[in-house]
Amino acid sequence: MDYILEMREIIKEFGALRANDRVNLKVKRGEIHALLGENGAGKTTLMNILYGLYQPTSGEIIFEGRLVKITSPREAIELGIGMVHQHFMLIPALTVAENIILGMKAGPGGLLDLKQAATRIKELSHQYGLDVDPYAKVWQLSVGQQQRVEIVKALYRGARLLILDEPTAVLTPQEVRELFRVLKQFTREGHTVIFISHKLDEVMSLCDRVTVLRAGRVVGTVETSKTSKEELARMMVGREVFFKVDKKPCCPGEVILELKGVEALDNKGLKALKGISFSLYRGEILGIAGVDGNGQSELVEVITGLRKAIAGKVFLKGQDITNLPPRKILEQNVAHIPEDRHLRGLVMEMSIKENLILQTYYQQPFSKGFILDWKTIKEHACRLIKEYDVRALSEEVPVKNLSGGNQQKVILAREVCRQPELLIAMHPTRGLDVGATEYIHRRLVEERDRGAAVLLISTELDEVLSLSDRIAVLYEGEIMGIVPGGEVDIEELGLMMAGSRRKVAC
Ligand SMILES: Nc1ncnc2c1ncn2[C@@H]1O[C@H](COP(=O)(O)OP(=O)(O)OP(=O)(O)O)[C@@H](O)[C@H]1O
Repeated sequence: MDYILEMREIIKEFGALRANDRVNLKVKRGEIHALLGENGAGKTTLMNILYGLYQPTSGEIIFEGRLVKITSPREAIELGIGMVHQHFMLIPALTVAENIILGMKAGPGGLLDLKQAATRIKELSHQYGLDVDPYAKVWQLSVGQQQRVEIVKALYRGARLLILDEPTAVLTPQEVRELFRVLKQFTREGHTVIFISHKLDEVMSLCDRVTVLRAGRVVGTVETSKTSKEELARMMVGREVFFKVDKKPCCPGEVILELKGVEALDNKGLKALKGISFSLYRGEILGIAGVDGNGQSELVEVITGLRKAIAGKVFLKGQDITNLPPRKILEQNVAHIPEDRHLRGLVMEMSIKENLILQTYYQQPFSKGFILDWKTIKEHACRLIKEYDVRALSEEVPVKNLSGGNQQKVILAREVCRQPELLIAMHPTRGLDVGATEYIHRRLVEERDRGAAVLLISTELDEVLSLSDRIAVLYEGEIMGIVPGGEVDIEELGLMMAGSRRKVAC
């Protein structure tokens, strides 16, 4: 059997925590090999070892039949290993070509030839049908385009094994199809892909084999043609996972949030919201569906005071809150799970216990006058860590050391423990494993049943369909229609997401 890669008995310890525990991974040349596991199972750590970002505590790597020691990404690239990270590593102010050749060895005369690089980038883009302009500035590119740049960068450096860490979490469905086409072409040419994902449908349709990790250990390696989504979920989590949320019919109360003709501009000064009107009731989940970039971010920012509305009004329990400062809005019992947990959700350098009081540190019982009551703050953190099953060694751990799923649980715990009347949840399960997703879905429904009004913004159609009592579809800054959640016609929803308007709203 022709294996391009063997990782043998890999152990990686971070202090007392063993992130990889005697991991054995064998990857065949020419296959797409999925790496699955709960949040914090050790997938990224293992791949960071292969890419030379971390040194294993012990263990061996055999690449293309040779025992190798990879002490830096430069060495990994020289061996023919490329990696596209969850968070891209591009410099926004530089062009695509500049980013691609950054850090490469200069040619004769000590210069990097940008023109030659641009020609090669165009050749590669053409070969793989990837639309990449070498002269575009990276900050002007969409997330999907930036990912294409990362892939071209790896191809440009001659990658024969490409590692992709959750590449589809931020892509539109069309971009996902495009990415899969590129990866299949790459493997048809005899190259190999390691694909980290939490989306079991994608793994089943794209990958040849799957290795499942749990708590740092390999549970097993299986062929996708001989397994099922349910079996993979069971291997990952160690128990049955329910993909459908069990929920009672909703009993809506009074209007909690009302938008009337709201308009707002995006960061480029173009109109992103064009007369948005809807009401959200106590005890219901209103889902906002739509392809990313159709005004979802601006909508949430206007409601939470992070962006100015240039027309229209936002009412909270009948009170005008349009353009109030964010803190004034949050103090009115509004909770917000933001779309970008690193930028807006958490302060990465701070500990879990500090992140859990970001909104409330100046209030009782955490603050007495000007003094913080650290004993109460610690007790509060320990209680929430237990209740929300945040996997961490202690409340003192900086959140930057937590896995994505556990970071999201910290945000959820902080927002939900205040028992909000309005809970705005944007992409609440992005990047989360099936177990954590099931947990967060259940908590959102519990919040609804407790009497909160929940505004759920998600590009995952399955998530919107299974949780929402009503669904509003956003397209180019306008609401195309609002439909009841239970009896939704997927066909009709798809048409609305592509810009066709519904005649009767509910
Ligand atoms: N630099 C670090 N210092 C300390 N602990 C770390 C560090 N990097 C990772 N960890 C810990 O190692 C464990 C494995 O993390 P890792 O990011 O590899 O998980 P993962 O399977 O990729 O999770 P996710 O699906 O959430 O991305 C986690 O408990 C994490 O908190």
